[in-house]
Amino acid sequence: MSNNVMIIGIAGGTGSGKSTFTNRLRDAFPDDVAVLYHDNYYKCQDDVPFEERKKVNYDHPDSLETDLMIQHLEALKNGIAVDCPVYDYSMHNRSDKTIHIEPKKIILAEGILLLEDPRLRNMMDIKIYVEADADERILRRIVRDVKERGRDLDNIVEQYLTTVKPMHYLYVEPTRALADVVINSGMNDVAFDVVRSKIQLILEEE
Ligand SMILES: Nc1ncnc2c1ncn2[C@@H]1O[C@H](COP(=O)(O)OP(=O)(O)O)[C@@H](O)[C@H]1O
Ligand SMILES: Nc1ccn([C@@H]2O[C@H](COP(=O)(O)O)[C@@H](O)[C@H]2O)c(=O)n1
Repeated sequence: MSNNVMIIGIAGGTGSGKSTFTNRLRDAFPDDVAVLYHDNYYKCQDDVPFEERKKVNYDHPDSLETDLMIQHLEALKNGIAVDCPVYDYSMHNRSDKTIHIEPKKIILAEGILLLEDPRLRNMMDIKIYVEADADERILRRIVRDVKERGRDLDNIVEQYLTTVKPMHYLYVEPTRALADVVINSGMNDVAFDVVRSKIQLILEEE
């Protein structure tokens, strides 16, 4: 832990419950936690036509501007606020909005490929991997992507089979072995209490 700031990384496959777990922690410590979602750092594709943007492999590390996320984490660690991009899944592009994020003692970083890039991984003081069976993950993703990300079933199935699934086994699942803690589902109350207690301890060390 450097500069008295602790960075907790939360990785895992799509639909595993990463955001659920991350948001529960954020809500438990609203004044002391800042969150950076790796998804907000998908590359800006203003120059790429929509039909082409639909075909991009969004489960490959090259689709993300990880350098910018690293810069933002460094800034937050050094007490400097950042303006984080906001991603629009329905447009497959960054929106024109940003979110202003103030530095906090605890920073949560979340994303499928968070532990894949060694520079990012090495910034994490605690590395968590959220585990869930592939069938449950895809079922959750279908429901979520239709309701929240402007997708249809045919497109979700095609994307899952061509990129999401192969990239998961190539880049995401191998990072499970690099995690400090593997938790079973983002709704696991025992895992939540363990991590919440750890954060509480760190905050009381002040
Ligand atoms: N253990 C669970 N049981 C049932 N639904 C879940 C569970 N964990 C997450 N979900 C739901 O599945 C969807 C995807 O979860 P989310 O946390 O966004 O996953 P991720 O961030 O890993 O893609 C959300 O709608 C969430 O409410
Ligand atoms: N334009 C995009 C960008 C990303 N995705 C998918 O998002 C998934 C990661 O987010 P989770 O909340 O599911 O962890 C990833 O699997 C990408 O395929 C997308 O569909 N479209």
